[in-house]
Amino acid sequence: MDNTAAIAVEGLRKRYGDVQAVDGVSFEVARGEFYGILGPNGAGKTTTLELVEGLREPDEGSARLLGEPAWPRRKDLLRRIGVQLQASAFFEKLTAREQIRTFAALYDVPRERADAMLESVGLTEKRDVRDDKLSGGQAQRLSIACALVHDPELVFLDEPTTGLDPQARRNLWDLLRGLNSAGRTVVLTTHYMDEAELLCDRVAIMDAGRILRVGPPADLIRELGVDTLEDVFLQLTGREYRE
Ligand SMILES: Nc1ncnc2c1ncn2[C@@H]1O[C@H](COP(=O)(O)OP(=O)(O)OP(=O)(O)O)[C@@H](O)[C@H]1O
Repeated sequence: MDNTAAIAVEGLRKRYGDVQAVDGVSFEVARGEFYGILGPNGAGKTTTLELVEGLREPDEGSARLLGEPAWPRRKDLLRRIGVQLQASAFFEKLTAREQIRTFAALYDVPRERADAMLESVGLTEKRDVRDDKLSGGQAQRLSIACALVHDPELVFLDEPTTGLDPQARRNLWDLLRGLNSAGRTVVLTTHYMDEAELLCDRVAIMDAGRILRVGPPADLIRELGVDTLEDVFLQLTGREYRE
């Protein structure tokens, strides 16, 4: 049994020009944990995920995934993780089914499994529709299905439910809970505090490139003496607009 953390992040920093997007971030995610990264617009959530996923090189610090360094990227590690890419990262001019079967083929995953993933995100009826003709929510569900098709041990999702209708949102929650119950580690960012409270074992609240607080939602609510995770969020990050 491998007891190393699913994710171990130490002192990550990333600057874009004048903007210190990530400013010394450290955290650990245990295997099998459901972990949320929360924060206002521009807090550095996406950049943190990209550094942890090995899609960007940090200026400082390091991230380890499943015991291996995230950077430089390594093919054998990529097979073990799933990253929800933006719909713009689709192969051009393929139908939904061709799209997911292409991802499946990259990982030697049988077509039947690709078709089953399409079904699990409710896109079987759209299988012959080209990805640029899918609605925003449908394209997003396709991108999530593509990230999960090779049954990765560790899954990263950046705002997976933004723009989804209530049905798709609930169904995605069920899908992610099912994955997590089967032992997969899930890391997501979200702006929906109800979603984070319901799904996440622990959340990290970020602002201005730093993690302000980490803990199970119920513990944070109790520690701050408030009623909901949204209250925790607003108390820690304030109410003024961000970028
Ligand atoms: N490629 C880039 N080039 C320059 N600046 C960037 C780039 N990506 C992000 N930034 C800046 O870095 C900061 C952090 O952005 P990031 O996208 O990580 O935040 P976020 O928490 O994911 O925000 P949101 O909730 O709005 O998605 C912001 O100030 C943003 O403008």
